[in-house]
Amino acid sequence: MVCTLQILTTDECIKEGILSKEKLTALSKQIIPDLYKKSKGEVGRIGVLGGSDEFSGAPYFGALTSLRETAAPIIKGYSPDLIVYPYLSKHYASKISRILEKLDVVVVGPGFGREVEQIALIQDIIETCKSLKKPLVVDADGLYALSTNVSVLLNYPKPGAILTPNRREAAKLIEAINSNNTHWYNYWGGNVSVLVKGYEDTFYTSVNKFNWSLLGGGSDRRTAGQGDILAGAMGTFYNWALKANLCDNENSLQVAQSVAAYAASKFTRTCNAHAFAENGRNMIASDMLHKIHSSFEELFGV
Ligand SMILES: NC(=O)C1=CN([C@@H]2O[C@H](COP(=O)(O)OP(=O)(O)OC[C@H]3O[C@@H](n4cnc5c(N)ncnc54)[C@H](OP(=O)(O)O)[C@@H]3O)[C@@H](O)[C@H]2O)[C@@H](O)CC1
Ligand SMILES: Nc1ncnc2c1ncn2[C@@H]1O[C@H](COP(=O)(O)OP(=O)(O)OP(=O)(O)O)[C@@H](O)[C@H]1O
Repeated sequence: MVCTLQILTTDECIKEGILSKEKLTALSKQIIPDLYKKSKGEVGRIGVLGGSDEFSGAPYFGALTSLRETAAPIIKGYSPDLIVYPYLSKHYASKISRILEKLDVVVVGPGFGREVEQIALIQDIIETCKSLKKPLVVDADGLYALSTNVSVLLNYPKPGAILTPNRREAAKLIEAINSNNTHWYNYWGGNVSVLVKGYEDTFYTSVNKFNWSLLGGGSDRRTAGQGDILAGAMGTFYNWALKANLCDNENSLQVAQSVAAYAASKFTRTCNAHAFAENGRNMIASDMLHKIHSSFEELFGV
């Protein structure tokens, strides 16, 4: 099916409350690219940088690509469809850099680890993404590394970054930036947005009228790994939202981030609801992966 993009006018974008839930739902559908006559890689190359001996599941849930020396064969063993680079060490800095250059969006953190060397490597990766102007999603151990050196993300350039902390990670970040300000999420500049996950998902951007909160649609079952699924989905929707050129004014980046985060949040919750309906308390994150198709169809119709 071919999607026609509706380009919002500047007036529409700056209108108060333009991103109502209805508008966000409509825009989420608009960013989905059609698959017609595409070659592999044309709808996006998302790299998930993470994985360690302990946490090999996280990058698997997160997405397609992982970079980690010893965990790589294990992660590869989960699925032959994954492209897994075993280079997650400072020793391979130039290889990592070359891979980053090729990606449309970088997701850093799931299962990466919190040892001193791993934290330093995450910070290097963020610096490299900054200089390459890569759209960036920071999750899990990426957020931990960020909380040990919050300045590394300061003034991140367009096309920006999205942080995806759970409640505890958000509290740690707020403590680290030592902020009593309710607008703590503006600390890193206008191109960095934050999705705080939990019973209620809340999205914060520098353009406050594009903020939103989302309740419901999931289940009460909280299974380890569903945050990783959200991070991978965020990478994909972020790429699509940026490419869709939803509006062409000074707020276009924040609109794209808001729509991408909304799509990722709705999508993760819908996968959760479908998996819970089938598995109840026995549900695990892998069950959610089996519900990607039905959830995608329900939300985006393609
Ligand atoms: N299958 C796999 O491979 C999976 C692997 N996973 C991987 O596991 C790793 C850990 O990720 P998680 O999401 O488990 O971190 P979570 O415990 O939320 O801590 C976040 C922050 O909150 C803090 N903190 C913790 N407890 C607290 C408390 N009671 N009260 C206050 N603070 C508290 C805690 O700080 P700390 O106490 O450790 O200093 C931490 O900074 C990560 O690599 C992830 O990707 C997962 O993705 C799941 C599936
Ligand atoms: N109590 C809840 N009820 C419904 N949905 C929830 C609840 N808590 C989290 N979610 C949903 O689960 C997804 C992941 O959020 P979560 O807080 O579990 O992340 P996380 O702790 O980083 O996950 P992970 O275990 O993968 O590290 C989000 O889409 C969020 O909306």
